[in-house]
Amino acid sequence: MPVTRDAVLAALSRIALPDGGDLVARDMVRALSVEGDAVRFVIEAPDAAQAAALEPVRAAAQEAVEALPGIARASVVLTAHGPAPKAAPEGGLKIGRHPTAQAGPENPAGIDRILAIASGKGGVGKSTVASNLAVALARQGRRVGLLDADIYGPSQPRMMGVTRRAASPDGKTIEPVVAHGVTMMSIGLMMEEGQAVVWRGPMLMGALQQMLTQVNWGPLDVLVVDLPPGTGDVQLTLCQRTQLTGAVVVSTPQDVALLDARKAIDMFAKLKTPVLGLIENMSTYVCPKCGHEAHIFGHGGVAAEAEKMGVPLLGALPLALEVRLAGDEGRPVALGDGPAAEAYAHIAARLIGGGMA
Ligand SMILES: Nc1ncnc2c1ncn2[C@@H]1O[C@H](COP(=O)(O)OP(=O)(O)OP(=O)(O)O)[C@@H](O)[C@H]1O
Repeated sequence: MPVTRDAVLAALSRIALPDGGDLVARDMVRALSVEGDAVRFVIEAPDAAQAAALEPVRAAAQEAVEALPGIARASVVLTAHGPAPKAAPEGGLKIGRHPTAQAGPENPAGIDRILAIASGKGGVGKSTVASNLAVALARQGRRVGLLDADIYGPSQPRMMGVTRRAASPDGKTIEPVVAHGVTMMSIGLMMEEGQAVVWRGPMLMGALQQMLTQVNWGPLDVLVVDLPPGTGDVQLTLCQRTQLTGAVVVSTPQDVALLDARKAIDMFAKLKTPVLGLIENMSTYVCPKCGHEAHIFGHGGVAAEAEKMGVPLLGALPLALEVRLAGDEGRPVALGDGPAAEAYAHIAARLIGGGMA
């Protein structure tokens, strides 16, 4: 009978570590594969010094696995990982871990649609669009979640005016925070203020997975995900692990931003994620004193790009002081009734009308 992963893990859980616990309980086994009579895995120590001291443990692990009936050889490698920052969860849940196996792309239970808000370049207003769109959708009666997946630079707590930390009373699930009618979760709500996230790709992917699956999102019509800028691990994980309804790409009309937006669109095409449309942010600036209209970042670039790509232009949002002030105050401009709020209401209605939100 072929040996199972569980049998290998059971053997490894009997290998005691010098400073207490065992390899499995201390979550140090990575990339375990069982192929016929061969087993491979990595023992990941917290740092290089501890890895060196664990050589006898590695040898014992290899011997224990090779002693299992049906196993001819075990290849066991020791590696070191830099220390992960300590998240500061309330209730003992730690955010940031390696991703766990998943059968295929699936959405967390109760979430009907997932909309990713993406940009090629940083600073074009992606987080501003995500928070305002979430609020505009909620104002139109949708049950909306907002997941801040910009793990290195979470800005949703500030933009949504949330200072309360997320709690995990049972140490297993996280209670999200509700702000302006939107259920929200951000890694910023789990970390101490001023604490930096210094994780490698796998830890990021694990943290994103936790924020999708361990948060009590409740039933949602749509989960809006504020992605980090660019085309990295978080984008890849989200596209591969969930059934995304689609992505909305935000850009300014400036050439350099458009160039990067094109790369983001290309990434989504490669990952077979539909691009639902482009949003031109900081489109025009109307001087509040004289009414003169200026195109600070250029004009029409995003519309032309959308046409070229064959995707809809969902809207053009003005560059306006009230948008920036509202974001800084934690009361997204879409909560009000000025021209920017109207523009967001229009985009939200369009997404709802198209069955996308
Ligand atoms: N239409 C707008 N009018 C005025 N200010 C804006 C507008 N859109 C965004 N801003 C401001 O520009 C700054 C950057 O916006 P935001 O953080 O949303 O960009 P981002 O693309 O998410 O950036 P990052 O990629 O760094 O997270 C913020 O201070 C925000 O308030």
